[in-house]
Order: sequence, then structure tokens, then C-alpha cells
Amino acid sequence: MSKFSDFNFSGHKALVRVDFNVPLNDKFEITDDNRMTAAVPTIQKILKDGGSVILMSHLGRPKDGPTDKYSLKHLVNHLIKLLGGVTVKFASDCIGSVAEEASKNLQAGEVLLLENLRFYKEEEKGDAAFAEKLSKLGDVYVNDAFGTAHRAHASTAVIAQYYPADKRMFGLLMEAEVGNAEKVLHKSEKPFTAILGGAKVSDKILIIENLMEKANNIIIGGGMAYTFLKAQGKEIGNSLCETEKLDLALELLAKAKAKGVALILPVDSIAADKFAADANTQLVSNDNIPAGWMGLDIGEKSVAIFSETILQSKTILWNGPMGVFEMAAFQHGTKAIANAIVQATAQGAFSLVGGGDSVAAVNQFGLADKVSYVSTGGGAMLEYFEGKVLPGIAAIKG
Ligand SMILES: Nc1ncnc2c1ncn2[C@@H]1O[C@H](COP(=O)(O)OP(=O)(O)O)[C@@H](O)[C@H]1O
Ligand SMILES: O=C(OP(=O)(O)O)[C@H](O)COP(=O)(O)O
Repeated sequence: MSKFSDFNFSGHKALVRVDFNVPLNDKFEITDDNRMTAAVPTIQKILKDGGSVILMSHLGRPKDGPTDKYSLKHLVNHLIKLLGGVTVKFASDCIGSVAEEASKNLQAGEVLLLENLRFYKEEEKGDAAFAEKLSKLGDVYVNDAFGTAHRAHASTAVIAQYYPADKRMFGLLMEAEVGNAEKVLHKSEKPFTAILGGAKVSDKILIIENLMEKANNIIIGGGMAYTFLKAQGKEIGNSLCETEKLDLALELLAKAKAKGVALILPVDSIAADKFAADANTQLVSNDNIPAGWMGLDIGEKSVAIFSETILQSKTILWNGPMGVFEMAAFQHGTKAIANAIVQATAQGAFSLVGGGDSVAAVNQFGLADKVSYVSTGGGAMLEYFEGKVLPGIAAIKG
């Protein structure tokens, strides 16, 4: 593979896989353009060199072929704005004569956005003939779609084989994502603290296990903490619990102990009498949550314990909120932990935040630019930290 920043794109037509899977409202307006802005430096470098850019992406999960709702045409005007008025053309098909003509006529300094790849079922199937058709559109292949790197699809993985090694590479976003994740997993300055939260233990087991090999501290908050507390014999009332994972929780606690990893659980909760924004609430000890009540946020003592560890850390990975932060009554813990991470970062720690809800939380609190790196990957980032090889990364390396 080539290194993107060393490659001179002058005279080249670069086929760039981006992840423009952005949320749209009823009026087809983009409600969060993070993933588009994150790809801009890659596009600009190619244009600046004197090349042209053919962008391909999926949008949503269309099941029945072309559907207006999932058309990438809704993104064209915003892309023009983000690129400062550069010519952006749109091809109403991602393969075949429409796409081929549009690519042929594309001039240096221009951008062509192809229609949604998932309008063809061949994309998700990783169909080789479909990938080969796509590869006809550009003479260089750049993968900048970290958010989709965990999918072995035609445009993310299979297509790479149709390019010689020196004509396939990662884009700047992909390089940054992988570089930052590597920094956390393999080059972390110690102490390294991983903070995991969210709703399900089952979703995060592999991460907990993999991180035990690397982290000094694993803080577990959010809904998943109660399965661990219950496994320790504590009364958790109606708090979230994955009963079939109790044995596993005990195993993980024992494994952490054996490895000398501090697995830190919350000691108190903001408990509610129902899962609702207007529930009655009380601060309770996690030794004994009253029957009928459920922990929906971590309490003040837990915030203090977690924050103390965070502030002593040199590397911090955060995935998953500490409570039901979508409801104002239960967002304090998540906000306090976000602030502790911000403070640790200001003191020189490296902090990486990833996972759909954690990223939503730091954005909601206006703290995204105060942590070291916010990942554009949800599932991709999780799989990376589980220790899996992501197909989109493996394919470029060859
Ligand atoms: N104590 C809790 N009880 C129930 N749900 C919780 C609790 N704490 C957090 N959650 C919920 O977990 C969800 C996020 O979980 P998850 O998807 O695992 O996070 P992420 O997207 O950051 O990986 C949020 O919707 C949040 O409301
Ligand atoms: O939004 C995405 O992933 P995410 O929901 O894990 O952040 C990617 O664009 C992948 O989309 P997919 O999960 O439909 O393959």
C-alpha cells in the first residue's frame, strides 16, 4: 500500500470510499455532519494535488433497491458547502454507463458523488463482479471509511484486490483513527484506564476481556454495572440485569483480580421508581437498592471514585455512558465523568472517546474538542478494541 500523504494525485482519478452514513431528518436535512467533515482533508489533498475525486458511500440500510429516502443526492449541497464551492457532480447510479460516463468526463479539481452503494445487494454481499465494476471508475483506491471498516463489503474490502499495492491506500481519516486506536491499545502511556458503560454486558464482554491485557484500570458504569453488582450478591432492585451473564461477570471479576487489573464498580446510584424522565428519584447505596427501584445513573461517591482514577491516568479510553444521559435527571454522572476526562486531558493525558452514545454525550455537553480524539466509528471502533482484524483495514494492507 502507498502512504496517502506521500502520493501525488496529479492527473489521477481517485476512487474514495467514505462513510457518509449521516442522519437525515424528515426534510432530508443532515442533523449531524461529523462524518462528512471528517473526510474533507482527504478530499482536499487530492484536489490540491491536481487530481479528481470519485466518492462512494452507503447511506442507511435500504432493503429494496433505489429509494429516494436513502439517496446520496441529499448530501450534494452540503458537500459543496464543506468543500468551499468546489464543483460536485452527482451520478444517479454507482456502476454502469451513468457512473462510467460521469467519471470519464470528470476534470481535475472536481468531485463526483456516486449514488448509494447499498442500492445494489451485491455491495453487502461482497460481490466480486460488482467490486470490479466499481474499480473501473478510478485508477487509485483510497479507503477513508473507518465507520464501515468492520464490514467485509464490496466497496470496503473486496475492491482492493483490483488495484496494485501502490495504488491503494488509507485516507487521512482512516490513518488518524487507526493511529489513535493503536496508540491506546499498543503504545499507551500508563496508567491506562478504560471506562465502559452503556446498557449491555453481552455487547462489551469481548472488549472487557481484551482490555484486561492492556489496561491498569477498568471502570464499569451505566446499566452494565448492575449485572456485576448482582453477581457479587448485592440487591439491585429493578436495575438492568442480564441474568444469564451473572457467572460470566464473576469470572471477569476473578480474572481481573488475577491479572492485577483494578475493575472498579460504582458504589452508589441515582435510583428511580420508573424508567421515565419524570420518575421519583433518590440517591442510594449500591449495597442495597430498594425493591422496585432501578439505578439509572451513578451517584456522587461513584463519581468521586471514578474521577480520582481518571485524573491519575495517562491514557483514557471511554465507551458507553454512565447513565441514561438522554434524560436530564440521569445525565449528571456521564457529564461529571466527561468533565474528569477533559480535566485529565488538560493535564496531559491522551483520551479517546468512541461509540455512538458516548460521542453523542460529549457532543451534547460541548466537550468534543476538549478530549484528544473522538472516533467516527461506532461498531468499527468496538470491534477494533475487541482485538478483531477489520476487513477494511486488512484489504488495503493486502
Ligand atoms: N443504568 C442504566 N439503565 C438503563 N440504561 C442505561 C443505564 N445507563 C446507561 N444506559 C443506556 O445505555 C445506552 C447506551 O449504551 P451503548 O449502546 O452500549 O453505548 P455506546 O453507544 O456509547 O456504545 C444509552 O441509551 C443509555 O440510556
Ligand atoms: O453507522 C455505521 O456504524 P455505527 O452505527 O456502528 O456507527 C456505519 O456507517 C456502518 O453502517 P452499518 O452498521 O449499516 O453497516
